[in-house]
Amino acid sequence: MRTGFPNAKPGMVIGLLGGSFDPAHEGHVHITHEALKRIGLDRVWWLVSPGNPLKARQPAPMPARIAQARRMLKDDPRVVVSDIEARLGTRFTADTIARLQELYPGVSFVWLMGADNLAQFHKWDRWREIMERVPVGVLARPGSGLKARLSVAAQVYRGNRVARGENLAHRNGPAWVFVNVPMSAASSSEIRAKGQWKP
Ligand SMILES: Nc1ncnc2c1ncn2[C@@H]1O[C@H](COP(=O)(O)OP(=O)(O)OP(=O)(O)O)[C@@H](O)[C@H]1O
Ligand SMILES: O=C(O)c1ccc[n+]([C@@H]2O[C@H](COP(=O)([O-])O)[C@@H](O)[C@H]2O)c1
Repeated sequence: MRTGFPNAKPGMVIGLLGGSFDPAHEGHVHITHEALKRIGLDRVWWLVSPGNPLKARQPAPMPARIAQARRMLKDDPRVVVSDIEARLGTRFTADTIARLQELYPGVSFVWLMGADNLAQFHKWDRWREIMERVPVGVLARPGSGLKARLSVAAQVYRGNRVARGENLAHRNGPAWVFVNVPMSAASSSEIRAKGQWKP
């Protein structure tokens, strides 16, 4: 694992898990392993965000969050921790994906997120553009299943939902899957609230 611009060969399918990772926890590791398996990804890149555009609170400094993310992953060669958004100068996911598609021709990207994020996905900048650019894998999260299924994005794209993860990566046009995995209740806000994260 290293930071910066990761290597990828044409033909690879790479899952992008964007997040604050403030701090990374076993829920992130769990959904990453499930996405690798169920969506048939070659790699997952953790995009450690300079800051979620919808969150007022500033996260801990990037180096501390990256170091903690690496510790959580225990040198899994399939997962790369990257500060790519800071390097690209992008903050909005639509811009990050557009730049990655330019930089990595022939590589297929899949956007990954927990079900809590699908519930508010329609508030993201150019969210329909994201749906048009890449398939989206939504991973179950405790307490968010119903909200995700009833969300604006799920309604608008109800005809584009595929039943199984392995059918997702090479679809033409918008496609998304709800991956109904065993769930982890871990959350960064709970870890912070308990004072267990001292960056
Ligand atoms: N336990 C979990 N189960 C499923 N998805 C998760 C889980 N934890 C985080 N995610 C997903 O991982 C991505 C990055 O999450 P993030 O770094 O914001 O962690 P978080 O625990 O959601 O943080 P916070 O509690 O501060 O909102 C998001 O798409 C989020 O939905
Ligand atoms: O592009 C946007 O408008 C947008 C709005 C909210 C969240 N995101 C991205 O979603 C990812 C998850 O954010 P977070 O804070 O829940 O970890 C992270 O990569 C954010 O940059 C992106």
